[in-house]
Amino acid sequence: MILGRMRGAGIARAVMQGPRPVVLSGPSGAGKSTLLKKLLKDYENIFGFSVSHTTRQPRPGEVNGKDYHFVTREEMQKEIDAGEFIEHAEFSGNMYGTSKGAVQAVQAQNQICVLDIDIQGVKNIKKTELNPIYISVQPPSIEILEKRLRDRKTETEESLQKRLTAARVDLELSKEPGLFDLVIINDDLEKAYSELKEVLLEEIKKTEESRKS
Ligand SMILES: Nc1ncnc2c1ncn2[C@@H]1O[C@H](COP(=O)(O)OP(=O)(O)OP(=O)(O)O)[C@@H](O)[C@H]1O
Ligand SMILES: Nc1nc2c(ncn2[C@@H]2O[C@H](COP(=O)(O)O)[C@@H](O)[C@H]2O)c(=O)[nH]1
Repeated sequence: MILGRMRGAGIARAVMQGPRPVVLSGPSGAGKSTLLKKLLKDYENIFGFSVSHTTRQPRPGEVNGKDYHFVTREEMQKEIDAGEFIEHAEFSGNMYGTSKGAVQAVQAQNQICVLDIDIQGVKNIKKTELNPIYISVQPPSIEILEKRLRDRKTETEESLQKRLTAARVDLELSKEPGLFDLVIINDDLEKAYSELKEVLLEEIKKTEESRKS
């Protein structure tokens, strides 16, 4: 993994409005998107997804502008240089990043903004004033993670190995005390989802209340 670069704190200040955002991180294949999709379906108007930019190719079924903004490396670098990103990182041979616009679009709807980012993104967001709730979603074991990634059928053998290497680093770095507010071991999906909802309950209630006033 090549270290990502953070944008200045002033940029994050510009996106600090509305309810407290949520960061979902954890190894590729741990189940972040699966949990996130359930959350967005059950609380349609409460949560909004921060649509990241990436230079990787879309997977079958992924929609540009909904799952990701799929861009070229040149396009993304240009926007990074223009100061349009809160954070960005290189992951498994591709660039990923959260634009100011992605977070602002969600916050403008007074929704809780959810970011699905890798651990480099977590470390870089920590240097800003976004102040999200940090959650790490982790697999029960590396063996189960590998099986899930293989069964998902989205990776070549090469990209799968890169993701497993990144996963080992992620699981090590995640042990840093205080890095995450909550670690969810995603063994049983319903149990993991309950834990996720529980930690977000206060923010959900606050957002619902603010809608009434
Ligand atoms: N608790 C679970 N038990 C069994 N399979 C699961 C569980 N949670 C997720 N999966 C499956 O594991 C695979 C990986 O999940 P998912 O795509 O949500 O991971 P991810 O963390 O979002 O990965 P990435 O970071 O690569 O986007 C998917 O095929 C999903 O259906
Ligand atoms: N630092 C960032 N990481 C991101 C962002 N968007 C997604 N990701 C992470 O990348 C990997 C791989 O995702 P995939 O969709 O190719 O499987 C995964 O860990 C995501 O959390 C981002 O904007 N910044």
